[in-house]
Amino acid sequence: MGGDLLTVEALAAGYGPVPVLHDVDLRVPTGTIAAVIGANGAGKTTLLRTLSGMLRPTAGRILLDGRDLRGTPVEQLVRRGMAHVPEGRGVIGELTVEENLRLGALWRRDRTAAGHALDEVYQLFEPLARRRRHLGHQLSGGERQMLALGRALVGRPRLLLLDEPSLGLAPRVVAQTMALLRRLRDDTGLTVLLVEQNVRSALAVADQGIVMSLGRVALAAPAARLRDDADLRHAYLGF
Ligand SMILES: Nc1ncnc2c1ncn2[C@@H]1O[C@H](COP(=O)(O)OP(=O)(O)OP(=O)(O)O)[C@@H](O)[C@H]1O
Repeated sequence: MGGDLLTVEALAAGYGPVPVLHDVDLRVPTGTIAAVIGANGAGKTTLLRTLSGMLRPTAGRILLDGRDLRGTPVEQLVRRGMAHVPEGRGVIGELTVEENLRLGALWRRDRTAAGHALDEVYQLFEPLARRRRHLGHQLSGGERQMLALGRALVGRPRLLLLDEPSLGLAPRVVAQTMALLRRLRDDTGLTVLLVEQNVRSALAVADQGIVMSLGRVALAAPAARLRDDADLRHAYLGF
């Protein structure tokens, strides 16, 4: 514990010649949840893609545990503890629940530990345990969300990058997902960067709120301040 697991300094990135992120600075302390919020097109998804190595920064630095990630291959990022659950979730419909989960542990050399991690995920997500032989496309939206999250967790990440986990889910399932994140933070010291449209749910679970606007960080503040200060909320979040 202690210190920042993730540090981002003056980060810039975009798609080909189109710049999207400008001069992004942020810090996420170990064992905390940071909610990244902001309007459509603010650059939240692009930020996660850049952090997980899918997009190459055009400027700036990303540090994990104080170590610069520049030039680190994506599979090495996973070994160093980073897991990205993208928007749309990427569950493979033609594979079973169990096969999807095993994909998340493929890179682990220690097969026994990988098996334990799989058991843990089944304990965490009871419906997946009951449907382990079902195909991905047979699952409900909530179950697919669990599977995507479960697949990231079998790799025992230290930093979880989560893009819109509540998209298309019933409020009850959203609440369960947020409660799970809180539990993983408290029990295992997991650090989470959570991109959410559902600002209230995100701020309810987060320690820090990072408001993005037009590819920049407009405000980074304790989530409690964003929750409780009506003026701040009005100025930055419009409600
Ligand atoms: N694959 C892409 N190619 C080119 N431009 C893109 C691509 N993906 C996103 N963009 C552009 O980058 C900008 C930021 O998009 P991004 O998806 O990161 O925003 P966001 O804050 O996640 O919004 P949303 O909540 O709508 O997903 C937008 O102007 C978008 O049009």
